[in-house]
Amino acid sequence: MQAELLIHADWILPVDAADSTLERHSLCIDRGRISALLPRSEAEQQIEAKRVLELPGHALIPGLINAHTHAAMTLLRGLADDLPLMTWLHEHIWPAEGRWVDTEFVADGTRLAVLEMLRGGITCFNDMYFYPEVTARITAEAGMRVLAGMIVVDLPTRYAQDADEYLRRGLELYEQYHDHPLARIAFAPHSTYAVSEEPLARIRTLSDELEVQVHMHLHETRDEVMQSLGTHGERPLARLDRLGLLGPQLIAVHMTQLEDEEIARVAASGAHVVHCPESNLKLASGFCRVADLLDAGVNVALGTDGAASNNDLNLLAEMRTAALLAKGVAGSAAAVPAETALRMATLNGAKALGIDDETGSLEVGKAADMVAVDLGNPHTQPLYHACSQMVYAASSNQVQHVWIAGRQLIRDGEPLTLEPDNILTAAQRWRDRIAEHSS
Ligand SMILES: CSC[C@H]1O[C@@H](n2cnc3c(O)ncnc32)[C@H](O)[C@@H]1O
Ligand SMILES: [Zn+2]
Repeated sequence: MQAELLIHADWILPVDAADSTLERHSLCIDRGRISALLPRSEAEQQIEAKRVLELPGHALIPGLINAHTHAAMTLLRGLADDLPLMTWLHEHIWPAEGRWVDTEFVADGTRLAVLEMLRGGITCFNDMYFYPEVTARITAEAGMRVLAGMIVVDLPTRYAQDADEYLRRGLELYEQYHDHPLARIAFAPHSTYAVSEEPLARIRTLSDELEVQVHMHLHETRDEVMQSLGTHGERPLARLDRLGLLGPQLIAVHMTQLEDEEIARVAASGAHVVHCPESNLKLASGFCRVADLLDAGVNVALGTDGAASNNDLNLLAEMRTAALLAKGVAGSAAAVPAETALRMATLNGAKALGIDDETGSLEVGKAADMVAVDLGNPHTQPLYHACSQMVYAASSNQVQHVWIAGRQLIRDGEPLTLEPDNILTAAQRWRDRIAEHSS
């Protein structure tokens, strides 16, 4: 059999149904797809490859999927810390966004985010921010996958005046990208407290017609739920259900406030949950009942949230936090074992984004979205179980190589499609402007 690239790795973690680690196996890439996955001894006999890559001491994993972020917010990293969500948003972040966010801000912030994410082994992200057309373009130009969410909020912003305009821009973006190999479009109404029922009902109709996902913050804090009960007499989840939005197209982010009946309702609906443990901890928003959701059959993916509330976009670290926090919340060391954490950061993310036919696991026929992590560092030695090492001990600077659709974007830890010096200079310029204005 012929292949463009044949990779020999010490460990391959396919994250498929078998949930097993393959030792001393090889993976072939042909025309951007995984064309074979077999023991090294067989690969050496059967495969005629144009290029061979030896990765001793490395593990090959599927590309990580950051299922919730606001990429351009990298430029607001560290602007306001140690605050609860509503103070952080109302007194710091929203005023800064009102003052600074334009197409140039989103382009520069997204480039910085893409650089950080690629270097950390993230191959795809689900974004919610102003100017998603810029996010989609910058990300696709770098060769990375994105589900760019067309935001909707009730208030007029520099980006759009009203729901009609947000939705019109969303439809234009959908037309532009719906056959694109890397970028896709979703609707991203911010939350039930920032978007009223009439636009939410229209989003439900459009998402059904176009078969696109709906990406929303939901039940992030206790205050959000109490405010909804006070104003509408209903919890946010119940409102969404009444509007027909609780279904397999919904990507519900945070979900720290869930009663048993709500977990059953989410499971029955097929909606996806994105857990953002580090942002929830930093903003003291609450704890998502991840183990209970998983036990109920809910697809739970992992997200970093934006760099202004995390404060990094590091999904390897997020896996570790998710696995540790779940044990504390469930009172059980068996909650969210390493294999589950890795699945949440890969295959479950792909399911949530509706792209699991294409990516999320290392299976023959899927796109070659994958990451080689060098486990030879002192802090990942000695090694008994590759998956456990990946989740509990590896850090993002051990990411050596990253491929998306078979194209190599990171080689020996360095980006091949981005210019870090220019990106960092632009970030520094924004920092100077923003800091000068705030002082
Ligand atoms: C309208 S674009 C997205 C909007 O969301 C804001 N944001 C960032 N992080 C969070 C969060 O954890 N909860 C709620 N809203 C958040 C961001 O600043 C943008 O304005
Ligand atoms: Zn968010």
